[in-house]
Amino acid sequence: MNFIDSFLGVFSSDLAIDLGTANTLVYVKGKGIVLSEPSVVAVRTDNRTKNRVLAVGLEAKNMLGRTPGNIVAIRPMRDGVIADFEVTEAMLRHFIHKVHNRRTFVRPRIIIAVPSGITQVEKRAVRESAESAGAREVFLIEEPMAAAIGADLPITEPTCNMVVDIGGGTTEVAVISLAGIVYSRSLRVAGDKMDEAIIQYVKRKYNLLIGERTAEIIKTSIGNAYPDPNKVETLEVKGRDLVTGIPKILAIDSEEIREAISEQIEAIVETVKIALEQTPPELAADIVDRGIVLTGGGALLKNLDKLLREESGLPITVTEDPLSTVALGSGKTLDSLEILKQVIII
Ligand SMILES: Nc1ncnc2c1ncn2[C@@H]1O[C@H](COP(=O)(O)OP(=O)(O)OP(=O)(O)O)[C@@H](O)[C@H]1O
Repeated sequence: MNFIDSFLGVFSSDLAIDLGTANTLVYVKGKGIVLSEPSVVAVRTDNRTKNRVLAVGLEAKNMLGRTPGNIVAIRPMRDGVIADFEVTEAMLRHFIHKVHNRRTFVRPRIIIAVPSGITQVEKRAVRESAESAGAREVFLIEEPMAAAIGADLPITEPTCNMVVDIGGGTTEVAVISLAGIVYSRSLRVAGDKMDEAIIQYVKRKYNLLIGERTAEIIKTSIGNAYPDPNKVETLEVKGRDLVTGIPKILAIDSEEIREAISEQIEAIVETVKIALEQTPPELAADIVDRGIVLTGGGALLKNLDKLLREESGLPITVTEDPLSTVALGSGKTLDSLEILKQVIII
C-alpha cells in the first residue's frame, strides 16, 4: 500500500458495529460488512499473568464448554448489554484492529447499535469500551432503528413501520415513524433463553446433560415455533447421562423442542401483541397494510413467521439476511449524515 492509500485509509476508517450478545458484525464505510464473528473471548486466567486473551470470535466459540481449568471462554455480552467490561473492550479492540489490518494509528469514528431499552449506565459502558478500544468518536443507534434502515423501510416518512428483532439476548419490538421510535419494548428473552430452556428440558425429561453449543445446534436444526404434522424431524443428541455419569446418545424430535421453547415463544408473541395494543390508531392502520418486519437470528426459527401471522392476523415479512440487518442499517447511516443526525441517541 502506498502513502496516499494509507492516508486515505485514515479518513475512510469509520465503522458501524452491531455489538450483539451472540454475534458481532463490523461494517466499514464504503466496503460493507467485513467481519461477522461470535461475541466470544477465550481468556487464560493464571495468577501470574492478568487475564491474557487467547482467542476471539469463532476460534473462541469452538472452545466454549471445552476448556481446561485455567482457560475460560467468555461471552462478555449478556442480555444485549456488557456483562464483562474488560473482555468486551479486548474483543472490540481485536475486531477493530482486524478490520484495519492492524494499523494501530487508525482511530475510527464508530457507530454502535444497542438495545432500545438500555440504561444510561449501560450506554456509558458501551461508549467507554469502544473509546478504550481505540475509537475517536462513538455514536449510538437503537437496534430496531438500525434494523428498519437495514431492511430499507421508509423510516423518514410519516408512515408506520413495525420491527421485531430477535437476537441472542434481547427481543426488540419497535414502532417507527418520521425517523423516530414511537413505541418500543425490549424483552430480555431471545435465542439464549431458548437454548437454556432446551438444556433444562433434556435434563428433566432424559436425565441427560448437554452443553450450550449443543442446545443451540438443536434449536437451529430442528427447533420450530409452529407444528408441521407432515414434517416431524429427529436429531441425535450427545451428552452426559446424569445417573450413570457416562456419555450417551439419544434421539430427540422437533415436537419436543417446540414444547421446550414454548414459554420463550409465548413471551415474544405476547410482547408483539402488547406493542400492537399500545400503537396509536393512525399508526396501527398503517401496520395493517404494511405488516410486521421480522429480523435478528431468531427470525430464522422455523415457522415463527407463521405463528406470528396466525396470532396477529397481519402480514409478516422476514428480512433478506436477518443476522446482518442491524449491521447493514447501522452502516448505511455512516453514508448519510442527514439520517445519522436524526437517528443517533444520547
Ligand atoms: N436458524 C436459526 N433458528 C433459530 N435461531 C437461530 C437460527 N440462526 C441463528 N439463530 C439464533 O439467533 C441468535 C443470534 O442472533 P443475532 O446475531 O441477531 O443476535 P445478536 O445481535 O448477537 O443479539 P442481541 O441483539 O440480543 O444483542 C442466537 O441465539 C442464535 O442461536
